[in-house]
Amino acid sequence: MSDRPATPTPATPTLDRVNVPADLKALSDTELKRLAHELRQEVIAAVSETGGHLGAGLGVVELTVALHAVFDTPKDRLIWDVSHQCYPHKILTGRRDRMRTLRQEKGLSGFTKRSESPYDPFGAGHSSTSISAALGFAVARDLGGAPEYGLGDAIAVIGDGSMSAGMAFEAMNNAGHLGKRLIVILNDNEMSIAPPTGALSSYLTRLYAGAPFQELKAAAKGAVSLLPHPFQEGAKRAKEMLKGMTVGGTLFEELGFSYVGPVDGHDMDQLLSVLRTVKARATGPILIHAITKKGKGYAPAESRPDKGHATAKFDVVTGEQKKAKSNAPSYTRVFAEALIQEAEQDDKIVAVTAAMPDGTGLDLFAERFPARCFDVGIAEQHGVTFSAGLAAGGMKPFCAMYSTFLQRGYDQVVHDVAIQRLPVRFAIDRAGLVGADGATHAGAFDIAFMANLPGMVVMAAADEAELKHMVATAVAHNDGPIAFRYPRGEGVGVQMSERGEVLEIGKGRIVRDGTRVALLSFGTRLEPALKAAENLAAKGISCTVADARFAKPLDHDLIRDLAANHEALITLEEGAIGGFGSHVADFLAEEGVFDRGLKFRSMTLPDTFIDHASPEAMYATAGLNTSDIEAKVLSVLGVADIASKRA
Ligand SMILES: Cc1ncc(C[n+]2csc(CCOP(=O)(O)OP(=O)(O)O)c2C)c(N)n1
Ligand SMILES: CC(=O)[C@@H](O)[C@H](O)COP(=O)(O)O
Ligand SMILES: [Mg+2]
Repeated sequence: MSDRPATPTPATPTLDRVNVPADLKALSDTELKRLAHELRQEVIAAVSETGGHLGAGLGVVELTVALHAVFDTPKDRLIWDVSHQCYPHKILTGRRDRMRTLRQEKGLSGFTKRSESPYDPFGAGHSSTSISAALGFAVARDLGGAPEYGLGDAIAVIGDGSMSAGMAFEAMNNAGHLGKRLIVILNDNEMSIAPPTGALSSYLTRLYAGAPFQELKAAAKGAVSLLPHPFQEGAKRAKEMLKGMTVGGTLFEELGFSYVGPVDGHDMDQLLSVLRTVKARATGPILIHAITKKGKGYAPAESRPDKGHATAKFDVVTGEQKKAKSNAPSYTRVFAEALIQEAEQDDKIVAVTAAMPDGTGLDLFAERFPARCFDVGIAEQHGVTFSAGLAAGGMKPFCAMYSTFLQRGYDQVVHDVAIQRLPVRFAIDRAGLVGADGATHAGAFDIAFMANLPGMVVMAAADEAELKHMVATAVAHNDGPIAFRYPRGEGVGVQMSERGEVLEIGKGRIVRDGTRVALLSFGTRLEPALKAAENLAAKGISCTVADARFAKPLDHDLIRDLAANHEALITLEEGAIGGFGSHVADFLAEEGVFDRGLKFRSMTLPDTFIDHASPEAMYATAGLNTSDIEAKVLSVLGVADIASKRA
């Protein structure tokens, strides 16, 4: 589109004239600039009401407008890496009116989601998948896949943090070899969630900080004549600009990509010109290196890009976040403080995070022990094997990862840690349902995938005091790998001991004595189990409540005892089917207890992916609340709930 003059004083905001990306085709370049300005304000206003990922989206406002203005989505497949930066994209793709439902039950997802919109060709939440997916689209297109893929382009937008992951390089290696037309936009804001670490980050900085690369002369050569008339002005500008850019010998070119950049990712003229030229001329894989600023255009997010990465609801004027008052320390903080306390006594303790220093609390550990804390970048696979190496080398590594991200390092857990019986300590944060981030981030599977490994010790903390004990236990356990899981958010507010106690491996504890039903909880469901037992006592049903502490090894004596002395046994866990309850069921079956008539039930997460909602709503969907436990007890006993029937 030519840069024809915009309507002098727009009667309506430009954003109001855009419902879907096709509407951008009617706008002049000047109007697109105005649109970007309004879009930024709209993102800020919406996120101030919902909370969510703010900084990344603000950094790609111009890029989003330019991409949708130049390309033809949804025919062209635009794939956002992680997709936490997709809010401006959602606004431009028919979802503006639902932005205030973002990350809430039945509302818009905070990420791209195929089921939500045809403009989201690929869902995400975890990082570094976009180039692989885009390459898949490109190959499907060229092989005549489904007709809707037609002749469209495949465009991946990936951040500098996400580019550090092995998977991004696996994809580039494959793409460079296949040579298909594929567009990768490297959105380089020199930030991950925390400031990025690693040699790649330094390399990218050198690329635009005047390192002596060959000047690009060829990229725009001939492009003008190839373009249709209305595009020629823009292409001429691109040619002029491209003259000053660097090219030749970049890592990307060595991998078979054409490299275009660096481009100022907030300069609409540059972006439009480059994208138009690339659209017209690209033949093989091409990487456009766009330099942006995280939080761009909103001072509170720009000045603290780490804090502005994700935010609670906030006051737009002051930037102040509206957080609920906390009643107890977060599990993350308890873990970090307990580990620091242990590390003060034991200089072999080291800690590893994969780009989540704040999220795992290891920022606190790093402040205290900078030389003993390693942020390996978004590289969970490496993080796990690096920890295995540290353990083999005589250190006591704590590999702190969110449950959901540890999934990516699973082969390394099996092959490098478990088979070699190396004493890596896995601190598994965000285990269980996580609320607004939804299914991509739920820590649903770690009990199952850790407890099935021979020699792995698996613990779950029922409260923050237990977590402190489990940190101490993990320090003391040097015979093989050990894992402990704990949830997102605050503890339950229990009294904490001054120091963590070393727990006996494979031993649980009775928390409440009863006679008729045994509730055997692994981890966070202990509190609702105790409440359920209290309520059931009022109905004349006496329950024992036990905290298993260990899913592996199981406390056989405890389980035998509970089975022998109760009419029914119910296991509870915040994890998918195949975890703790399955191990208990297996054991009981082998013991022949079912043949003797024990009534057994296992309460787990259901066999579905649970969408984003408040944690309470997610527990209700999962059927793991106090009332669900009560109902399960009544049903297993075949007792009608007179009270709820009356209601
Ligand atoms: C596999 C995986 N590990 C960790 C994360 C957590 N995470 C989400 S966004 C992010 C930073 C991404 O940085 P970058 O790609 O540069 O995007 P930016 O936020 O700077 O726009 C991280 C570490 C994740 N989503 N996926
Ligand atoms: C997009 C992403 O993966 C992270 O930003 C994640 O949302 C952080 O989750 P927490 O808020 O639980 O740290
Ligand atoms: Mg970044």
